[in-house]
Amino acid sequence: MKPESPALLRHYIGGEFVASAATFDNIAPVDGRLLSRVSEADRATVESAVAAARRALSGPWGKMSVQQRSAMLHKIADGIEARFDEFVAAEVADTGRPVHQARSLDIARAITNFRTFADLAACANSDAFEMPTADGAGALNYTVRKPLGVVGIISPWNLPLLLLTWKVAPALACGNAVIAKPSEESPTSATLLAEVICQAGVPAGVFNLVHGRGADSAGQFLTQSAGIDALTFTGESRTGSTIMKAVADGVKEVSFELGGKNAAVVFADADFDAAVAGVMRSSFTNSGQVCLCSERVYVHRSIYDKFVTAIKQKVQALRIGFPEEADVDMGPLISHGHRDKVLSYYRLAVEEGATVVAGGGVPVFGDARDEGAYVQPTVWTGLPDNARCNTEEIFGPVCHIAPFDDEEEIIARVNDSKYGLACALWTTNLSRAHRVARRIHVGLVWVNTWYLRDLRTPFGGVKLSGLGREGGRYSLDFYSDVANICIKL
Ligand SMILES: NC(=O)c1ccc[n+]([C@@H]2O[C@H](COP(=O)([O-])OP(=O)(O)OC[C@H]3O[C@@H](n4cnc5c(N)ncnc54)[C@H](O)[C@@H]3O)[C@@H](O)[C@H]2O)c1
Ligand SMILES: O=C/C=C/C=C(\O)C(=O)O
Repeated sequence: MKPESPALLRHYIGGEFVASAATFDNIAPVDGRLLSRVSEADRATVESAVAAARRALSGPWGKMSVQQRSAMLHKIADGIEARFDEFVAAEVADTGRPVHQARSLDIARAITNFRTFADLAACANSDAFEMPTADGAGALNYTVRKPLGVVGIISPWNLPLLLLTWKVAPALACGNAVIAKPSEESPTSATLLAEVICQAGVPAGVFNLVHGRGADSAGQFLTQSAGIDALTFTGESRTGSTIMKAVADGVKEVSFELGGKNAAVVFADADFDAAVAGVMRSSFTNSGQVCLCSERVYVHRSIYDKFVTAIKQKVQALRIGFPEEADVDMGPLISHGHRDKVLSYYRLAVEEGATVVAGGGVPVFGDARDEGAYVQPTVWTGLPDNARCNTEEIFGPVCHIAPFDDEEEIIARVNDSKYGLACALWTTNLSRAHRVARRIHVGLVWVNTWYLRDLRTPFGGVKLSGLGREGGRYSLDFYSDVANICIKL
């Protein structure tokens, strides 16, 4: 029996699913098997998607009210709900994450993203300012929101559908037409999304999907297209820098969600058990492949030894398994290539003088997972703050735990980073919580929790962690051109 040939994932352009002659393999990180072949867009294919988006703006989509667009977004959310299990299976196949995470986080948030921005856009108000004039008649100013136009969206592999829809939903809610380029590591859920959008009756060309890699491939071609009006990107800081150069000549609007080297700080007055559980979540969720993860953990000296012992026990008890296992805590990394990067830091840490408290290598299962991209969850101590493992983003299931003595010291140490995305503080002292939180130079601070998300709040980082904010009205502001109209009365 000839083995079934792997599926071919296609682009979605101008309302049609189209293939490219060039393809790349989509490999399962759980066991290294070939999942599908994926069409790789060349420059002409990307430009055809940009042209389709431009045409869509002068079609029925451009004439729709925000209420009609809002209804379309709810239909998309309905479509994802109707195919929920397919989306879960797609995300799990591409990334190896636990099924329970894909269900409770990734796919659930994609639905919420569409519904949130459907409602926010429909309820968005505009500004009005009455002003006096010399003749006494006065003047009225009011603002109107207009779509930016054609928006390029480039998204990463770590939370594939969550992060793709975090951009697509507000962009469509604001009346734009988009070209989305998902990561080459996670093409499947984006392809399903295109099917749902097509079935929801969104006019052809409003949403376009092109597959490919970054440099010298679809990602780069999209950033270099003269036909886009704005570019929103989530990924590594150095990629963001490259993209900024690519769009600079055209002075395109950009929104960047980039890398991080986030800290968790546990004060002596923290709820100890809550802090241990919280750091386990913030350092090991999604195998540490979340931009918000705490790779730097600082614990007050008075509870340091007790805390390290507690984390060591929890890390050694983490269940690394197949995605379908109900009680699995951790899956593989996204790819063998990324695993090589993380393992290079595992080796570097030892060279830099770290004590390996837990993990530090590759688990041996004696089954198909040995062909996957698994690593051991790892804990280090003993490194100086300026060690490369304490300054560079590793993006794996690893953290370094260091002691500190006082507030001023720890605020300075946490802020001494080229990144500035997120920080988690653990303290039961309310004054300390407010006092320290506002002095940490990041975009997002959580106190006695981590990754608790209200989608109306601003999300983004400072320094190398990003440019701009998305979330709530911040997304509406980025994905719209706001014009002021002044009427002489
Ligand atoms: N701040 C945030 O909200 C946030 C969220 C998720 C991930 N991230 C960051 O993303 C990184 C992990 O994701 P990744 O490995 O996919 O990042 P990446 O930068 O390698 O790739 C991200 C996307 O950019 C594309 N790309 C790569 N090079 C490009 C180029 N030269 N021109 C155009 N497109 C290009 C890729 O194909 C992919 O679709 C980590 O650094 C993580 O911190 C940040
Ligand atoms: O890996 C980074 C996670 C980003 C999460 C969000 O952008 C979000 O929750 O909206």
